[in-house]
Amino acid sequence: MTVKQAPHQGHLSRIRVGLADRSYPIYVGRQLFQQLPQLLPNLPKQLCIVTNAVVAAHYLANVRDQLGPQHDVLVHEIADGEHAKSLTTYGEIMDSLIAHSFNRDCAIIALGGGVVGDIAGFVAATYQRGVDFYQLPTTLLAQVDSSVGGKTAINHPGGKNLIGAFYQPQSVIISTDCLATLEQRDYACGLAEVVKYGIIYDADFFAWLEANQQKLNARDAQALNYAIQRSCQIKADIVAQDEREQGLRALLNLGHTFGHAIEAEHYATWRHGEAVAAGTMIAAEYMRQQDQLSATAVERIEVLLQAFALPTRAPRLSEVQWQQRMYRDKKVQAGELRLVLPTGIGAAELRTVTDWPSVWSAIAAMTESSR
Ligand SMILES: NC(=O)c1ccc[n+]([C@@H]2O[C@H](COP(=O)([O-])OP(=O)(O)OC[C@H]3O[C@@H](n4cnc5c(N)ncnc54)[C@H](O)[C@@H]3O)[C@@H](O)[C@H]2O)c1
Ligand SMILES: O=C(O)C(=O)C[C@@H](O)[C@H](O)[C@H](O)COP(=O)(O)O
Ligand SMILES: [Zn+2]
Repeated sequence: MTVKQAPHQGHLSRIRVGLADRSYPIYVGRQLFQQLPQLLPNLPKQLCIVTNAVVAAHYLANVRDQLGPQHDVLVHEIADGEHAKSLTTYGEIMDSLIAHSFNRDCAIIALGGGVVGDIAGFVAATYQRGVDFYQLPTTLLAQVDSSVGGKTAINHPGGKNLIGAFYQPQSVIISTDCLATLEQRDYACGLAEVVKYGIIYDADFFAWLEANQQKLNARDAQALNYAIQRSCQIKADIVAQDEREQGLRALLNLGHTFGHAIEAEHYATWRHGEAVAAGTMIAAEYMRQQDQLSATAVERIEVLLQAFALPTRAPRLSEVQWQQRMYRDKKVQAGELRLVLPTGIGAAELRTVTDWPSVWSAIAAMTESSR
């Protein structure tokens, strides 16, 4: 990681996602939207900013000002919330680009959380077979996870992220001061994905999170900056080794086979990070029941998630609902479930699981009001 000094604005860190001719930088620092002209010097004339009203109210004017009058800027605001990550919204953005005669040398800028980033990225991947794409993530979850790595997607009534593409951005600009306006519940969702990195990849980071939970809950700038940088570095390392999820990258899906089932049944009430937290507990409990993860490790995971005010129990779904949702997961191969399972703190494996009753037993143990 190279660290450069940016005058008057503290440190600017640069993390590289190494993907040959598709490599790109992730910049992390404060007040980075003020530095857009320096960080993004080669933007084309036509720019489409995809955002939503909540984010626009806080950050759009500044971003537009910084881009300057030399660009034709089209702003497309989508509705707020997971339901906006839909084919309908995707079609509306496409209609807008076409109506405004956007050419193949335009660029799409995602200004918002994971919902905005995922749909804007899928638009960029598919408009005129692919146009440049920049990520300006404004939630913690987007800053530590969704803006990095090139998974773009929209949901289908049949399940989460079922339509999408791997499509890398040109760069990611993480302005950490955006987190000051984020609601507590959304902030906690980001911490769920941060905890994930500790569980799957980095025991020392997990221990650091345990030791710094109060600072993180208080949004201490230094602690947050480290948590964001470490998370992005881990994701960049993994993506650089396995961009299209042939193996290692699947570990980033810890808790997601369960979590996506919860979300798809309860979009209105469960957020992604919350569902991932509850799903992570099911994966951990499954391994405990198999005698492949200690009760102490399960407890450490639960205590940390709870310290970040995240749910550790799943809502009640029927066994059929669980099965139908989980068998639509993109990791399913030849009709068989593949789950990311923690083997310790700092290590996880992708395993084919054929014994549904054992999976059901873990789900039952980790469902609300079951203890
Ligand atoms: N592509 C990936 O690799 C990846 C990784 C993880 C999650 N995801 C996806 O990301 C989505 C969840 O992302 P999310 O948690 O950011 O949710 P989100 O995009 O819905 O944002 C959460 C809420 O915060 C608001 N918001 C955004 N920035 C704000 C700010 N700075 N201040 C105040 N409010 C702000 C939004 O308007 C929204 O109401 C899910 O669809 C999930 O599937 C994708
Ligand atoms: O980047 C990845 O790879 C991930 O799996 C990150 C996840 O946190 C994220 O939620 C992702 O969108 C899930 O991907 P999916 O392939 O299960 O839809
Ligand atoms: Zn996720």
